[in-house]
Amino acid sequence: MKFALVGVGGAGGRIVDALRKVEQNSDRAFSNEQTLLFDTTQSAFEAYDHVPADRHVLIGDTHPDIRGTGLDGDIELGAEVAEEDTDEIYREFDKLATHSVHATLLVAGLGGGTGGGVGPVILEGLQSITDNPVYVLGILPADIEGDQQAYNAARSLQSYVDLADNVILFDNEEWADDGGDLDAQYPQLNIELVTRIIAVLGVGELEDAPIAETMLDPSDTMKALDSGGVSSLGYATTELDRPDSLLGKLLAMLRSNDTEQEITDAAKIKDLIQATVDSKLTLPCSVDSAERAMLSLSGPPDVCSRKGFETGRYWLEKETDTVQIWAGDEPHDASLIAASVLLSNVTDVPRIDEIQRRAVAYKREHVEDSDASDELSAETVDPSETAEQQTDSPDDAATRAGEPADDDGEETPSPTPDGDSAEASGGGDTAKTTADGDSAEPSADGERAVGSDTESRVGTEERIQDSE
Ligand SMILES: Nc1nc2c(ncn2[C@@H]2O[C@H](COP(=O)(O)OP(=O)(O)OP(=O)(O)O)[C@@H](O)[C@H]2O)c(=O)[nH]1
Repeated sequence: MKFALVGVGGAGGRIVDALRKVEQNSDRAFSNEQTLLFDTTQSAFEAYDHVPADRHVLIGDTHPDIRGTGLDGDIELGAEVAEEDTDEIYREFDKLATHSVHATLLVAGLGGGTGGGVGPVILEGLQSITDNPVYVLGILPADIEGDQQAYNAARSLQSYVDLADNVILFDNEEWADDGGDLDAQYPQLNIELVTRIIAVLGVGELEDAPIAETMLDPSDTMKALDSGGVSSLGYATTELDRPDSLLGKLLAMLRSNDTEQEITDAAKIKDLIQATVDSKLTLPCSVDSAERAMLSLSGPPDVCSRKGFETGRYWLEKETDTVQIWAGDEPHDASLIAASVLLSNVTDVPRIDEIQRRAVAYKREHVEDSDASDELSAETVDPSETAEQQTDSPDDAATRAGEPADDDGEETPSPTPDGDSAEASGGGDTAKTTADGDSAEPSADGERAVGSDTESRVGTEERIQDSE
């Protein structure tokens, strides 16, 4: 599947740059060179070697409180400057040939002022310019970063889930070493993340790959992601002990017809598939809370045992407790076999609960006692709402992230790209979810309606209020 990549803030820029670096050095065309990086910090762009300068967009540079120096975690200010610079943001979207890709992936650190505040406004804009899905890759802050980052993450996650077609999460707390300097660990964390993203979302994009026995195509990935909500990725590899010489390879191929060898290969593949879920996921979660899953196996065809693949797939079906699994193989000549899993719309995620608890504590201590308490109290849903109240007409405000209340106090559904509250997407057989997580209609292939509990999963602000 091919993606336009849109990075927002420092994390977004670094991760998109890392994705492009891997893409440029591999035979997987993942982005079709469709990239844009938005930031409020001028100096951030200097670090990017793999996204050309004409795709670097500085916003908020005329704002007296920013002037290219970043937001220092202020998501309200982030939403405000993004709203002020909306025209420029839309002009920059013209550089993205969204028709040449299947979907857009917006990448951002949810704890940052730019990633958490500017990001949802950009996401809403992207949804309005393309009929293809727009997914988010969001980074959750580590605990040592502090309560403000948790608060930002809880608030922006709500907006992202409401507006995106799916939000894939990566948890810095799970992946960073305790006690180490977090900034110094980013390059390594980003390699881990990018490897998983390319393995899962880039499936089917290998150039000159042999024909797969069961091919996954972009519509399969879209169906798996079409549940909405938040998702997690798993990945595992096993090195192949293979001879390099042609004769050695021939002998290995002959051996693969041997019954004993077949049993060993099958067991190896099944174990590998199990390891994708049993090892560290990008977002720790209960696997059986996933609504949908996608499995892919990639490696030399002579060692990717069909029997092992089918047994592994069956195991995953039982483990996730869902029959909505798309699975396929990707044969290619490599020195390892890799298995990857997408767990879509996971609902049991202790880490999100933890971040929400910290957000409640932070709000009590800092937000409600601050000068901005009137603005930020009961009606506050997300950062962009603050800016709407200052700059928008009521009609515009009704379409902003976080869903401001109607006159009657009820929430309105999230708009789909054409402004309707819900419709079947351009892919033909996927169903858009509304802001409250209900599916507009079942997908055309007869699968059940999706996303019914999205709001209860990440209804952050509501939860913040309930907890109080
Ligand atoms: N995994 C990973 N996480 C990062 C990286 N950079 C930042 N983060 C995370 O993202 C959060 C936001 O950091 P930035 O993206 O630098 O912040 P920003 O969105 O630019 O916002 P401001 O600095 O407030 O303008 C941090 O709190 C970290 O949790 C990165 O390169 N990799």
